[in-house]
Amino acid sequence: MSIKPIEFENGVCRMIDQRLLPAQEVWLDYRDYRSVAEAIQTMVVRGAPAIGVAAAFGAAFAAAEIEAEDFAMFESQFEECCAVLAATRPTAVNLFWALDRMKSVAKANQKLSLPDLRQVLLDEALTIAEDDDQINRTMGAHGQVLFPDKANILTHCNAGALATGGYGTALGVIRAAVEAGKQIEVFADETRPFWQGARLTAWELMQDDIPVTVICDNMAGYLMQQGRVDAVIVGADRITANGDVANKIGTYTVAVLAKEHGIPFYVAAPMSTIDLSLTDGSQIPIEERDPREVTHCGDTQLAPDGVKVYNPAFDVTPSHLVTAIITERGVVQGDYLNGLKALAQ
Ligand SMILES: CSC[C@H]1O[C@H](OP(=O)(O)O)[C@H](O)[C@@H]1O
Repeated sequence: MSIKPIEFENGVCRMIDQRLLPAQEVWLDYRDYRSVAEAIQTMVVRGAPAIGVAAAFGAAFAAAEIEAEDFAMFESQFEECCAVLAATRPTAVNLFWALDRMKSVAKANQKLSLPDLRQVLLDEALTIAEDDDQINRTMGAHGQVLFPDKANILTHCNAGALATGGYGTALGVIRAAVEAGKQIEVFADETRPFWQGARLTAWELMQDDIPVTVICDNMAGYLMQQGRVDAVIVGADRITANGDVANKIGTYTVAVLAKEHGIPFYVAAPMSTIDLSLTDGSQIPIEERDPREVTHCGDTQLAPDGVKVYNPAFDVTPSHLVTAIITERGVVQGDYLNGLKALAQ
């Protein structure tokens, strides 16, 4: 079934509050770009593709608020609003891809009346959301052939329907394998400090009756050492031209462990996550988040007041640790520089 975390109806964008899952399913209504920006920054909505979809609706709301006598005046204000959305989180390139696409569509339709321009931009946001679901299903079909029947798959964070327009990237490949009749069992890293694995991946997979076992992040190596992991699959927030992969913190650790144990390490991501403007992962901005995410779990204090905290939300896995990159345009292995460039043609 795979949930759609973002819906749009009658001028209102509804997003499930992913901070409250799995305990509560609460949907929040959004009608303006600033509140959408806050939802992205506070991780009501999260996951690279989902962030792009949310930002697109945010930009459409911005267009609806702007009053301008000509396109130059509209464009100037529209760029300011998009800059507010762009400032929310720095790592997932899908955010910037979506905003650039909305700005390009505005420029391409600058001759339209303001009401018609607003409608075109809303239609573009709806297209971005609808396309994402199909992109994930196509990606799933490409990737599932890599999984043998009766495979135990480890995943990190949540790269599922909740992180996308629906269906998921890494979890989309898992869903596609199950839909192809394969018996797949999933081990989900809890993924501290935001717990996307324990809270979101486990919830999603149980909704679909896909067997899932939650493990602490520090258990992944022991599981591999026991021979209980056949493959690893994760999502991505930004992939550079050489195939380096920025993803949730802890992904690099899992990739090194997989290499040590001769386990394939797959990355599933749409073309909108691939940033050919960056030559390698050292250039990817890594978000650092509130120390409270580390020192507290809800109201429970886990570290002394005043302790120093380092809370990078992502890390970068070098391409030599990546067995294959799965996209909606096909699977790339080995020569990522030429392979990704060819897919992007
Ligand atoms: C297909 S989601 C990609 C990516 O986004 C997540 O980060 P966050 O939960 O902080 O938005 C995680 O890195 C996923 O793998």
